[in-house]
Amino acid sequence: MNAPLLTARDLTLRFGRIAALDGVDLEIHPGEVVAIVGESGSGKTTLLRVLSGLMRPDGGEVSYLGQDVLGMSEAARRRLMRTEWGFVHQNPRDGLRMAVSAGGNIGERLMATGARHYGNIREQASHWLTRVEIDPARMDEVPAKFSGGMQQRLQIARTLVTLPKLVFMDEPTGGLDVSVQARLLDLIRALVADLGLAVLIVTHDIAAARLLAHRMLVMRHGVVVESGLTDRVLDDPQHPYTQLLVSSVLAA
Ligand SMILES: Nc1ncnc2c1ncn2[C@@H]1O[C@H](COP(=O)(O)OP(=O)(O)OP(=O)(O)O)[C@@H](O)[C@H]1O
Repeated sequence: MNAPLLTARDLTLRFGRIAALDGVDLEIHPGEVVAIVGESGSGKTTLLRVLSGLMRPDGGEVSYLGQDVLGMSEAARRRLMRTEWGFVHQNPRDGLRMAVSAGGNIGERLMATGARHYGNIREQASHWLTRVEIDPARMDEVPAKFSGGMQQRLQIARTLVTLPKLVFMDEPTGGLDVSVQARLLDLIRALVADLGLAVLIVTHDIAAARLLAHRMLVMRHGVVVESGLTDRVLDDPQHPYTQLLVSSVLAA
């Protein structure tokens, strides 16, 4: 197997008496989709924020292709986030500029990687709008006019236009209607497979993890209680907490 893209070792982070991360280890390889699941408050979002350098842990190491993420300057981390990394937020407002047109949202990220030719940028924006099933005729509209599902698809287009190697996704289908969620999950699955992206996805939704992820990490109270291939974890859960999580979904 290829060398890992991102490696984390023994991450710890406390908020007062709460251990949000307690000795977390993780690896993700090129082209691999890894889901982080667990109940509310188990530390999933904190883990994603620490791995992407948005938050400093109390202890541990994070390395991206041999570079020390925690020791990196803010400028270097931002550069990575504009190019080789992407972050899809649960709330599209956190990942889009709401007062900038849909095309501008995509074009802006391309320009951050050096694109300058207006015609090419518009062409790419149009191509990416089509890929996320938004009519390119709406390129000059601001995202505030779009539905929640469209805003999320636009956020995905904006993130993927630079062809990142690693995408962090924090509950990308959270807050959407069930039918909209299903369509978005299908779209994410197709894009991820097409582009060969590595994705670390935080989700409450076990069905979404089953659909998208090669591997799963199950978190509880800041600890990874179980990890393994998605089908193995879901079909033959070993830890009592995973068994409870899986049976509660089956009972629903
Ligand atoms: N900035 C903060 N200050 C204090 N406590 C925090 C902070 N951020 C997170 N926590 C606490 O750390 C723990 C882990 O939170 P985190 O948001 O990572 O969990 P989560 O699994 O992502 O939950 P959810 O699914 O509800 O988003 C929780 O107990 C939370 O209350």
